Amino acid sequence: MAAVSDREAPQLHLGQSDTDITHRSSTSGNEGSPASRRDNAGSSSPLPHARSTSNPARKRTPEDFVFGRVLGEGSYSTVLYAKESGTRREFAVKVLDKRHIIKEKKVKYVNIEKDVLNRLSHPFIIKLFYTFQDMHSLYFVLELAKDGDLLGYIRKLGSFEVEGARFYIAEIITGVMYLHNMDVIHRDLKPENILLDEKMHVKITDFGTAKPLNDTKTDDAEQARDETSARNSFVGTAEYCSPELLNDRAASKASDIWAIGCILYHLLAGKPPFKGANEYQTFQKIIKLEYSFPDGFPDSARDLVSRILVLDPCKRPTLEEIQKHPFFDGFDWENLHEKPAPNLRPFLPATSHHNMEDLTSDMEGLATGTGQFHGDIDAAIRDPFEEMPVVPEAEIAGNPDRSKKLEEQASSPIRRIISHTELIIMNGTVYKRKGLFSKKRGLVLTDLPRLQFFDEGKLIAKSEIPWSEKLKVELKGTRHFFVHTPKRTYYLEALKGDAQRWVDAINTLLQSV
Ligand SMILES: Nc1ncnc2c1ncn2[C@@H]1O[C@H](COP(=O)(O)OP(=O)(O)OP(=O)(O)O)[C@@H](O)[C@H]1O
Repeated sequence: MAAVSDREAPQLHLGQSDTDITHRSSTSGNEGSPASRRDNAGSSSPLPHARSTSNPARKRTPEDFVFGRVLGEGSYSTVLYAKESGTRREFAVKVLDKRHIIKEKKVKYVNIEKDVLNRLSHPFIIKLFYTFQDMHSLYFVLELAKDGDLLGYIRKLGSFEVEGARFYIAEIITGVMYLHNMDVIHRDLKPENILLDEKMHVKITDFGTAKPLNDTKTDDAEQARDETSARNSFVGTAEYCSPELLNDRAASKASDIWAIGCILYHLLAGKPPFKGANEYQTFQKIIKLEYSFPDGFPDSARDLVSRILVLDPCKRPTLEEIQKHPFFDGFDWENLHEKPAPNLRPFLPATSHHNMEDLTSDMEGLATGTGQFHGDIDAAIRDPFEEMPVVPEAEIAGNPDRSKKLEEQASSPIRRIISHTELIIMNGTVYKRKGLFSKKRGLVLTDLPRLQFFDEGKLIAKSEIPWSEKLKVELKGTRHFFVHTPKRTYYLEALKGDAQRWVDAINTLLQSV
């Protein structure tokens, strides 16, 4: 990677500091841009480096770092793992393509991100160490958050047990309290922007849409334009956006508090409180305050969330009031960053004990996702494909007469969603649980191998459990089994009580492929 000095970067006007940029013109080519470097970084092959130093004051260049894998992609950036050559210190380097930023009119937000981060220093806020640029890119050298983001853990576990949810929301509150004391509103708090370091402590990131409250440079008209454009160019997720931002285009500290309420709900329930089929529907739900709590949502958390999620921002509790809420009774707020993070466990009130009666009724209560079970249980558990031949497990690993079996299965209604070349090993009806919500689905296992969910009523294919040699299956009693994949655990309840058969069939396939 050829670095050039600031003087050689023709398309951007540079201010005092190295990424203080204002739009002048954009005529550069694409060689050397983050996009063209992605392959190199993605394959973990180190980029050449020339210099090494441990002098913190000296201005860095890309040559001071050995770049590794891609850690993540944002709308305007690629974030790469990097090691500083001399010190061997590890960083996350956010590489922004200048042309793209100018074209998308995001120069101002890049400067805000840099200016805000430069002002902040707190254990729960990501640190910005250096910024520099070359011909095509801007580089933000950030503290490395090794353990991914909160969304990844919610996806993996479904939801967090109360202890874990309390700990993480407390760290977020502590970080946001610091931000607000520094007169900064984040404006885009969401689980993706809550990174985790190697000790599983919070690092709040993504300050591109942050608002410094004492920003005298921004007049009212400019602010209105900003907020209109923030609204119109909404990228990413809309679910944590506050009603005042949607109605009045005005964000305040209370808007961050709204987002904290949404994150607490999400951590415990497994889904954000406001989620429509599309962005418009999500916004409608937010401005109508249309949300409900699933069964099993802990009482004190329910009380706290419902105090936070109120339409009038003035009526929301302050962060100090939230700290004193009974949800945090007995919680020690001192030196959180020095305390060990709790082991994360999924919040499965119905499966955390092995009393089958309790388990069954709880799970049935969750079947509709509203906490109410409607209709006739017998009808619900009748397997519509019961008569379909199932390949005995003994034959899976051996060499069954596939074409004969395929012929026998040819008339099965499931053939509408499963290719005629795949042998159906087993199928049945399951409750598929995500956090405190649960959906009834058909599940079919084929010898591809494949585990496919389908809607039994409409006979349409739904999602699939990604199969790999890393897949693991765990039996939890007669009705329950968990399928673990690297990114998610699927909590399943077999309505026919044949969890053992599912586990055996999946294990047999795992061993045979
Ligand atoms: N300091 C870091 N340590 C580890 N990974 C990081 C770090 N910063 C960012 N990432 C990864 O890179 C991804 C993109 O980063 P970031 O959200 O800052 O980019 P962005 O362009 O601001 O994104 P957005 O589209 O959300 O505005 C993150 O989701 C995360 O996975």
